[in-house]
Amino acid sequence: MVGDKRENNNSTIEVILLTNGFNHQSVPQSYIQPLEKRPTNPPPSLHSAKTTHQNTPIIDFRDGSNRADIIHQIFKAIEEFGFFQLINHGISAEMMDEVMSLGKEFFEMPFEERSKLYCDSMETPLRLISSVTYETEEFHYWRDSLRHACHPLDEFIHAWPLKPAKYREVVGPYCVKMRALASKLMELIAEGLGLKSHYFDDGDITRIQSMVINHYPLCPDPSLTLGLPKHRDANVITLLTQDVSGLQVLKDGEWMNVVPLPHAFVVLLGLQMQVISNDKLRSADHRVLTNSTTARTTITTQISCTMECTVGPAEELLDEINPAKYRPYKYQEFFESYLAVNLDTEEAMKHYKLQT
Ligand SMILES: O=C(O)CCC(=O)C(=O)O
Ligand SMILES: [Fe+2]
Repeated sequence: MVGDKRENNNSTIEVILLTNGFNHQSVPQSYIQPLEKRPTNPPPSLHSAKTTHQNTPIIDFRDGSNRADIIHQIFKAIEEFGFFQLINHGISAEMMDEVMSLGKEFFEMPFEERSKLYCDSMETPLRLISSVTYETEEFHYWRDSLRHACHPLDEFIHAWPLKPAKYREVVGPYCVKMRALASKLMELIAEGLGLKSHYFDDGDITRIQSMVINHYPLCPDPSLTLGLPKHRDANVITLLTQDVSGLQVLKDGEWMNVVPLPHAFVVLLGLQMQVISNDKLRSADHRVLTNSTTARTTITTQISCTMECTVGPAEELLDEINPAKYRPYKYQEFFESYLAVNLDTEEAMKHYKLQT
């Protein structure tokens, strides 16, 4: 049972959350993935492994690194792996630990406390939801998430949770720092593409900043479920922190485990970055596995376009040899079509790709 009722101004809404105070003894039928989508390769070891560094591209922002060299490393990592892990990025380990603890604490609070925040409308600046597109998807995913707008902070912080008590005090400054870090990354990417450094600072393309706390509770049978389906992020860029394995990226047709590196950010480019770069950069397919021994929490910062923003390949990158690979569109149109196909990226992109 994952649903419960909540009274709200005389109307009753059904609160669908996996973290509903019950331990799941078996996987409900609607969460069992079809055979071809189930995880097949052996599950990753759950915590940081000695082998972490072997295959994962790491970008080190330590002071003194050469700018051109860092840009080269970023582009190489994206070309080969579709993602990288960022270390020495300037966000303190203490701050990251505090935010992660608050995220975990939130999902450990009594169901009655959290269910007040449950909301399935896209319009609200704070939402607690389950799975991905619960109403329309055929199979559900083993994830609850709390998501809220963050920028400008003054506009949104009043809508954030009041509990845990330190939430606003800790997460507010964290979000400000995360925006600066994302901007730094986007400056390097702009320069690497041959665009002006501040290309992504220009208003609508990156105005929206959201924080999403994903929570994947213990799953009685991880071989039947997924925390998230194969997808690419619809946004411009995602920075993710994880303490337990579960994230996988598709590399050369195989699912690769992204084993946690302590206090690193996993950086994934979103589909809007792919479009703006006219496919010079790519957004990687990724998915999430569940596990039966350790509940997993991840904190993501997502930078997105406003719904009104017109997105298309940057004019500066186009010429006769490099024609546009996508038609311009309004982000709202893109986002709605992406949700309508339940994050099936290939299907969603068909509407925007040009025959070249
Ligand atoms: O929690 C994770 O590891 C991945 C989350 C993710 O892919 C997303 O929120 O889009
Ligand atoms: Fe994602």
